[in-house]
Amino acid sequence: MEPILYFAKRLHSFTGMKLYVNLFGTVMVSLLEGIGILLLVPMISMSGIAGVNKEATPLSGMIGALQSVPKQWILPIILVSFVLLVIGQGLLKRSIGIQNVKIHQGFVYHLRSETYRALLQSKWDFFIMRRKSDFINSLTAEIGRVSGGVSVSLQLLASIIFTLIQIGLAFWLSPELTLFVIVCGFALAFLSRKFIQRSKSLGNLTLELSKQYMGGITDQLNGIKDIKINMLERSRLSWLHHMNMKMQQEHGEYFKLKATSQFYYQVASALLVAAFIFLSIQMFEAKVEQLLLVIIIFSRLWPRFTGFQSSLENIASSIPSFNNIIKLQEDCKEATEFSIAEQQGQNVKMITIEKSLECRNVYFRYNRQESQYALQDINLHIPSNRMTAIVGRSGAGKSTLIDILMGLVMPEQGQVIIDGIPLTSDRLLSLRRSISYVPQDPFLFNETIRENLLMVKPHASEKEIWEALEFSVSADFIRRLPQGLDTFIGDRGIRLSGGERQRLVLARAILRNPSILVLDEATSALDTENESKIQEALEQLKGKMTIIVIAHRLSTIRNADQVIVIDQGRIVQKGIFSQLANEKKSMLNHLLEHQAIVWPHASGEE
Ligand SMILES: Nc1ncnc2c1ncn2[C@@H]1O[C@H](COP(=O)(O)OP(=O)(O)OP(=O)(O)O)[C@@H](O)[C@H]1O
Repeated sequence: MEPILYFAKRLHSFTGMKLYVNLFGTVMVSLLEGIGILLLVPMISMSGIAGVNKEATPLSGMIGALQSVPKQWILPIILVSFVLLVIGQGLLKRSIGIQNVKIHQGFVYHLRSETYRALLQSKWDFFIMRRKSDFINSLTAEIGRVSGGVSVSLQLLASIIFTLIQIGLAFWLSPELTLFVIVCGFALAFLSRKFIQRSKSLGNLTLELSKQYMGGITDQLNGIKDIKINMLERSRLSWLHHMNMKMQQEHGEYFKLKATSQFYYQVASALLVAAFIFLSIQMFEAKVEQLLLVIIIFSRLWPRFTGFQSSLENIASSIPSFNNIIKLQEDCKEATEFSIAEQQGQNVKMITIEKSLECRNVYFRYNRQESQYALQDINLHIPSNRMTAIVGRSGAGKSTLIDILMGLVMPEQGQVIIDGIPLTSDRLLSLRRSISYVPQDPFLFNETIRENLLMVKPHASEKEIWEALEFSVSADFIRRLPQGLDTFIGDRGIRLSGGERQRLVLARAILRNPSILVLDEATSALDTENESKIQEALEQLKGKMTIIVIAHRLSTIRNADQVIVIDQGRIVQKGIFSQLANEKKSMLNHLLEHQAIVWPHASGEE
């Protein structure tokens, strides 16, 4: 029951008074319904179905009072009161229903945005260790299940209040009969515990299957091109059939469980009603009108008892989803980097590097349980307003090094130092604000070109936008588009070529006017003409910003002020390009040979 209490608390803190007003309304509805039932006594008396004893029910006094009213008016008075009661009750029920939906929806939106906020505030390494599809699943399917659970919980709460009031009424009419029914009700609830436990374990299975399905579908849709090229359609479809079978089986199990529990309830109800009538007549010698009213009350309550059972099963099956969301929020909290409010704060100033950015004795492992380091013993000095190139074979540790320099991941040992001051979490935001980063696989949102650019600088002028586009050699191709800057570029920029996407992301990086520009293979998809134009533009930036470039195409880094060569997570060479290229049997020399670049002294001959 812990997760339900947890969410009840969250619901309480989210809705405040509204929840209590609604609960009070539910109490009123139940009371009105009770009065409606009690009105049946004078109706029965009028109809002559049963002779009503004056002391038979608490409302019997009313019958006495009605005897002073002219006889022809009694029935219309009773009927009009009955209709008015029903109308009042209906109106109240309607507004409570609307309020309940508002509370439920508001709470679910709140939960969703709280979870997404927690996720956005988490550190980068929190994401690299987990599957993206698990997050998608939590924010879609699991929140949906939680929403269902919250809705059922609210209904259950209303139902419990209604039942308690009706039981109170029944108790007033006949304590013995009521106690008898309640004892039977508890006995049934005790016997049905196993259905609720089973529902919970089926809920766990639903969560697992849902994760697997979401993970598989996301992976496959991301790799649809590979699926087509490698003709994997058939195998993917059979994966889906397999998943479908498992999900179908699990759904079948759940509904079988529900149907079985309903069946037991029905049988138990029939036995109970028979026993109830037998005992009330034989043992309790109940009066006709008491018996009739208690039967009416319980015949209306019994479906609710059945409803309790079904609601509890529903809630139990959504508990694993509740747990999943709670766990995700807690994990995110532990991995919080900084809050969004802090990020928007006025005192987050851009860092202008005056002298240098350094790494001192940096070690880093992706998995601390394994012995393999992605970076080891990194000592490095990046001078401000110069261009530093990082090169090395694939998997050498280049991207990891820039993640460390950007403060995306923290070194296991050692420090990143900016102008002599170690980088700590309180300067992380300022560092982030100072950096523009163009990754290997540039990301664009499914919006227009303009919106993609303004995302990083919402108030940029038209002039600034076009300057950034000129810099990245994108202005011409954008001018040629019929809608120009207002062209929609599709999912992840799919309507643009790889090179166009790279240039646009470069323009976005420049528009932000950073003090550090990090380019990770940022021009790899460009033709040599466009690439050399960008090289020229980057040359112009020297002296204005600190540029860090990762490049596989070594011809593009000849003009770098410093080259750092990494191999197997260690720095193996550093210095200026011409000097390193001339070092015999060096890594850079080796890389140059593999790219068939003839450097004047690459062979080591003076
Ligand atoms: N998310 C990760 N989890 C575990 N290991 C990782 C992760 N990312 C990278 N690695 C490992 O860390 C090492 C360095 O990877 P990194 O991406 O920094 O290399 P790189 O030099 O940038 O390679 P490339 O030029 O191919 O992009 C590799 O051995 C890689 O397998």
